Amino acid sequence: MRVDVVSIFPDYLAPLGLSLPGRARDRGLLDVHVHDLRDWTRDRHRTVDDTPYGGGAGMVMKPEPWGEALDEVLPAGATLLVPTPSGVPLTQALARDLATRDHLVIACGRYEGIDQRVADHYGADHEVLEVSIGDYVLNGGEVAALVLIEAVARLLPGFMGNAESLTEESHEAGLLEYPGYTKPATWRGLDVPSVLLSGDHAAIAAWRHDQSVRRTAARRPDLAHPSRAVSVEGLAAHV
Ligand SMILES: N#Cc1c(-c2ccc3ccn(Cc4ccccn4)c3c2)n[nH]c1N
Repeated sequence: MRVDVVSIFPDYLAPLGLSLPGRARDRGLLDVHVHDLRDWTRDRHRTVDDTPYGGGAGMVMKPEPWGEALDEVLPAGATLLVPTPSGVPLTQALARDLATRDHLVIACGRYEGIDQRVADHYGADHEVLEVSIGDYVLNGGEVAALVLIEAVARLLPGFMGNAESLTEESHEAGLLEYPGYTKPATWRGLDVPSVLLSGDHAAIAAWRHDQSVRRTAARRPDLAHPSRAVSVEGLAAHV
């Protein structure tokens, strides 16, 4: 998989050389290229933003630099990802879907976002996904790009040494992961659940599934019963 990232803060993507994505790159599974949007500006001030039509606070990113950049960086058949607070939620299912792509291009906005015509223009000939990594507001798309790349890279065939671990992870089966324990068997007076020391693999599997079900019901009722998604008011009641 090739991933191109366009940003006015390319250095923000430096962590891509570390850890998970770095390992994927070393194995030839992931080829990441980061670009500075200002390289496609034409004025001496390298302007990328302007005031919003219709008024309102903040600035919007101009379409022209994005058009020049994506005309060069987004080839036919590539998927354009545009992180935004108003995007579709990034889920494990979406990450799995994106991991089947050959080429992702991530447009990292700043200010109040990118002129909508950019996504609309490229949507005519490309798959364009406006995606959100969570229900909170960041200052730009770079952190989301790091999250997207890590969530996808780890699903690439051959990346994770133990592919089995991917199937047991949180969210893979619509359940949260069971609690994990390792040595020592007793730590500060706290014992590892005895079933995990029993060697009874059927009992261990049953206990782990039960723990996942209980955790999911308690912490993520929206996953347990999508119709019971907790409202903001409901969350306040849990604090
Ligand atoms: N993914 C994702 C995001 C973002 C995100 C992504 C890209 C941009 C580009 C600019 N801003 C600031 C901003 C603030 C207010 C309204 C619009 N835009 C971004 C925020 N925030 N939260 C998420 N889950």
